[in-house]
Amino acid sequence: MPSAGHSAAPTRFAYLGPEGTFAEAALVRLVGSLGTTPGVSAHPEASIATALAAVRAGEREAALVPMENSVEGSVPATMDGLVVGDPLVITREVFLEVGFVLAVRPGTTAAGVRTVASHPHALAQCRGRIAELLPAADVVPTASTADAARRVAEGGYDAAVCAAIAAERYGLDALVTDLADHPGAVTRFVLVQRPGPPAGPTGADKTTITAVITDRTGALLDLLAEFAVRGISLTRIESRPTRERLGVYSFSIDCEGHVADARVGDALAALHRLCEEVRFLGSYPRADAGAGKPVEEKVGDAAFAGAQAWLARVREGSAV
Ligand SMILES: O=C(O)C(=O)Cc1ccccc1
Repeated sequence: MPSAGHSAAPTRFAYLGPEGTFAEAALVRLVGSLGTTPGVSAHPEASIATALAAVRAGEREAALVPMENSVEGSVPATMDGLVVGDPLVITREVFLEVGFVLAVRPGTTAAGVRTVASHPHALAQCRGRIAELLPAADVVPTASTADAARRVAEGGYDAAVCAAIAAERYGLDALVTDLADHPGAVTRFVLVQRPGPPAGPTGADKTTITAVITDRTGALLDLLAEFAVRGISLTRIESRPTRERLGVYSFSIDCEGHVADARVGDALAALHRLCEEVRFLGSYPRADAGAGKPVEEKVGDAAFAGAQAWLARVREGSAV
């Protein structure tokens, strides 16, 4: 029997743990949107790297990990974790508003806080407020916000920057609420799975790739032109170091559309010709405000099919 591939909703999820992370909240939202699936289980992992490894090893079907934030940008552990190692593909995206509290053991006052711990993205989003409230405190990165809360509860650090729900989960008090420097930040999480037959297009999809281009004049312009001439909008583009040498970059790109759409398939094939290396990282339903934007008629599948049919007639001599 052919595999249902990514059309079937996964049931065994890994997420960046421990309990109380934003990743867990995003997973709850995702599972809710997939419908009540019997037998769903969620497994906290110590880091983004171990969550991805659990999927690569086949221990879990899917992992939900943070990809980027509206204030702080991309999450390097996820970006790099998707590019290095056995292939993985994104099958869903989830957006979650994130708000932070400063969580302490009951009875601790601001004067008693010498160390503040959290995930680097959470610390970065609260940098100004932490400096203002706790100018002398040491700031310590941890694997996740809830990991910091757990360590505070265990006595390892004095304060954690985490979700209100994590403070509650680990028996901590919120010394300060609304800690973020820029309220209203949104984090985008992605669900990753091992490659398989992709779910079909929904009409409002995104595709993620990475492309390595050589150091030559106009190389990036050539890459971008392949999207532009086919009417494909990019929703994210950033460069990541390849770790090879300065001057060779990997571009991480999200574009509108699905690999099964003619214009997107064509553009990816063109990039394969043009770039040193292209890695397909998945086509999946988009969950942001851009969903529902109509595709221009001249770059729709029917226009591509019509053009191919015309070319076939030219080649067989029945049309010019
Ligand atoms: O550590 C967490 O709770 C995460 O899910 C990662 C994260 C950290 C900071 C903002 C958004 C997500």
